[in-house]
Amino acid sequence: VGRSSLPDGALFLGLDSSTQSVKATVLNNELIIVASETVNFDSELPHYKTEGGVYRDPSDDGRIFSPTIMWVEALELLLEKLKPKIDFSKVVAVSGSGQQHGSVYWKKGSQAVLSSLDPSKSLMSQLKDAFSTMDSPIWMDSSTTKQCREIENAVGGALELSKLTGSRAYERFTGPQIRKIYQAEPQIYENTERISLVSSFMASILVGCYASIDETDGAGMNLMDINKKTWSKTVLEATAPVLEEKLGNLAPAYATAGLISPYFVERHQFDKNCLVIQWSGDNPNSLAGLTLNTPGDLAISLGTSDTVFGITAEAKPSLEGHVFPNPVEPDGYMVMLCYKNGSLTREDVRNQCAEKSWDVFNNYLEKTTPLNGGKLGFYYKDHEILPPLPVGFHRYIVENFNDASADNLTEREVQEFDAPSEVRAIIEGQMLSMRGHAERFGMPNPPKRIIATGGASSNDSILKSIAQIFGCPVFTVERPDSASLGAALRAAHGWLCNKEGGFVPISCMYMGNLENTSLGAKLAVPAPRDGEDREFLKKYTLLMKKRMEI
Ligand SMILES: O=C(CO)[C@@H](O)[C@H](O)CF
Repeated sequence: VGRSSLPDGALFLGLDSSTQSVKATVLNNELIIVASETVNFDSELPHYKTEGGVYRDPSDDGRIFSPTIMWVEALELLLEKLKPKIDFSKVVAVSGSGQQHGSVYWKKGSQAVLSSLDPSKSLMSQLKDAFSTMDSPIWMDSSTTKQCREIENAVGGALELSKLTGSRAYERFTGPQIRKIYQAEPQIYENTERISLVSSFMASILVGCYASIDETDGAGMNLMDINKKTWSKTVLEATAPVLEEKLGNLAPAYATAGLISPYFVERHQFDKNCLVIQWSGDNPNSLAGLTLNTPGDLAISLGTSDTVFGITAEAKPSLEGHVFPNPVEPDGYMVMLCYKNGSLTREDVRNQCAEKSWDVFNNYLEKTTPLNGGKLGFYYKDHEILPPLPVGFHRYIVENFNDASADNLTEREVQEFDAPSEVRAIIEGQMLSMRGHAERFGMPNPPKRIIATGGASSNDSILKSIAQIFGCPVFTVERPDSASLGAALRAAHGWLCNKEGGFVPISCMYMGNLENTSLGAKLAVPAPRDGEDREFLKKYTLLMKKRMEI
């Protein structure tokens, strides 16, 4: 099966409903990007008054959520902005990416509303009363520690839960979030007929009925058996009663969720035969968009969250990191680490130390030297996931660098660094954490190559640090938003699987010559050369070992 099997003139639409925006990427049958569009929640939907697309609840420590209806309004605005750029009737398949772990609570009776939407009215006006709570908890929430411990204890401990579901319990995972709602707001739980992830929520709107949760994003809930890819009855019972009927069935990420609903045919002129392919999480879509298919590759996504992920043939869950089914390889798995303090925390340091300017930030990065004279910083604007540490800025000066062993390094906490050192400290601190945790999680060490994506992957100064710290070449792709690109690629893949009547390897679509598509990764920073760069790498290794002890 070659790329020619994607029909001439066909378009594939990928949508990404993320923390700060919704985005669209459109591929043609040659897998070239022909259009893209974005709606930023804060600036284009200011009436919601979100900050970074979210609300932080001052009365409930760590509670972070978003208004569900804002995502609906943003989807409509995105389609209106995209309409002049492409002919929607040529879209043969659409798929999507949703921020992982976030959840939507459909009120009883909403299936009927969803299946009879009036094309003369807006989605927002018809769905504004469809939810049993207007607040969707999202991945940044850290208010469910109590529920995490209860679920872990009920199944025999953190490692047991990880072996069963692919991860120990995490505050942001949907299972603990559901348990908190069941305990704290039982009337909401009782009045909920379907719980969707952000991914399956958006798919449901497009197909006009409740779409399944896909097996990859479903693994981000602490509810799915990672080996059987079915709901784990043990964990469901430990989470909340009658939960399975509220979740519906799971489906593979490459499966067809359904035909696009008549609402979109009549209101937006989609073709009535347009397929909606299962949506999945943002990081799984990025994995697809980066065409990660070599075990030695490592991806680093520098977005609102920072994530490190790769592929593996077998699931080896542990007490850190996550294992998900691979969204484009049914027998494979995806391994991932996630950091909450990503772009918003880098922006914080930029605003405090670099005159709110990326030019000044990058200038400081360029004029300070690798290893930062031993000045090491860890900046937690929000409660960090990895390691699980509270809000705070921690600065150390590490000495005895000339000694060859990490255990001879001594560190002492200091109050503050000068501005240029602060800038280098946050970048080196984030990247050293990623390298240290990646090695501890059994990811490639060193990676054959790193493919960087996400907003900050357009920053060459940051990419240079990544190459120096990981000791390998760094590649980037044509566009930094690999999640919506991956969703468009998965739309094409799902269309092909549907046509062939079963799973078809995604690589069939590009037949190995990625360079002629928008998906090919290009070298941005070569691996450290010998001499000084290698010296830095050795000392970064010492610093990283020290970092992992702190
Ligand atoms: O929590 C995460 C992954 O586990 C984040 O990367 C979210 O998916 C960001 F939307």
